[in-house]
Amino acid sequence: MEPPVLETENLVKVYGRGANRFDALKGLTLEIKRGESVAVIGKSGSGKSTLMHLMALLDRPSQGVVALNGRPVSELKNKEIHKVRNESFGFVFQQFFLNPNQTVLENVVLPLKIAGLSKRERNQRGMEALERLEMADKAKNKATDLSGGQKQRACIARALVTNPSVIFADEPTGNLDSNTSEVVEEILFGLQRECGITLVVVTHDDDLAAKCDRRIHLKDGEIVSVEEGRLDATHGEPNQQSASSAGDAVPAPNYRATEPWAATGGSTSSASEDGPKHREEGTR
Ligand SMILES: Nc1ncnc2c1ncn2[C@@H]1O[C@H](COP(=O)(O)OP(=O)(O)OP(=O)(O)O)[C@@H](O)[C@H]1O
Repeated sequence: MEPPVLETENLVKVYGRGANRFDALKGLTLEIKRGESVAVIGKSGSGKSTLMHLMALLDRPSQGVVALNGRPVSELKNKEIHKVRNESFGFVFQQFFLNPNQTVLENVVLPLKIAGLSKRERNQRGMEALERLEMADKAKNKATDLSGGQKQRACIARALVTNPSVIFADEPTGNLDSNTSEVVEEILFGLQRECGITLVVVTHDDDLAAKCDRRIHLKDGEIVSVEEGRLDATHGEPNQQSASSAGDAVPAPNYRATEPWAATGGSTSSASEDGPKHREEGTR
């Protein structure tokens, strides 16, 4: 049987030390099958982004295992980790993380530049991705000269350009109005359906979570329930595996996601502490 595309075993993440110690994840074990869509839900501070960063190899666990296609990531050398992250994963963030000084096409082809492809090949593949997102006419625009929805489509094009097996989306519709959110959701689920891309979505948005094949509910760094089945009208009732009510949230600190291509060099361990290199405002 095919191993899960991603799995974690007893995943622990501790931030800080001594009096500042915070146990963000307290031993999470889960599997994500190839081609499924999974929402990671829970209140602010419950550990959603931390879990996503560990699964996306943007950060390292304090304890426990992350395995990719059945192979523990701890067996991979740093160079291989960077390669896997750049070529097998696509990232879509609420804050877009587009470089405002570059054109849309330049932003989209960045993962291919990191992978060392020639300019000709990068631009060809970048244009193909933009065409798929109906954004080809914006290729030469500066990334700032786009609406919120167009920015997110450019980000999805960038996430797609390496033909990833998994797309990680952290609040992908968080900066978008409801109509634009629907368009972006349709694009993401279309990629899952049509290209078999595994979708891992961190979200507070119940509607978006309901459209996923599975919802993993975190509370205070632990899994409190896993709900199977899409909840939208076309699909049947969910199958609640285990449940408990979510209590008060731990307040989130001043913690921000880092775009993956900023985590270069030999280590992924400080990815969640460094600010992104190119940041731009979330909305226009
Ligand atoms: N770099 C860090 N240093 C110290 N504590 C951190 C760090 N990053 C996260 N935490 C803590 O870990 C907990 C989980 O944070 P995380 O960002 O994963 O939560 P979240 O569920 O994604 O929250 P939100 O929905 O607000 O984005 C938070 O309570 C936060 O205080």
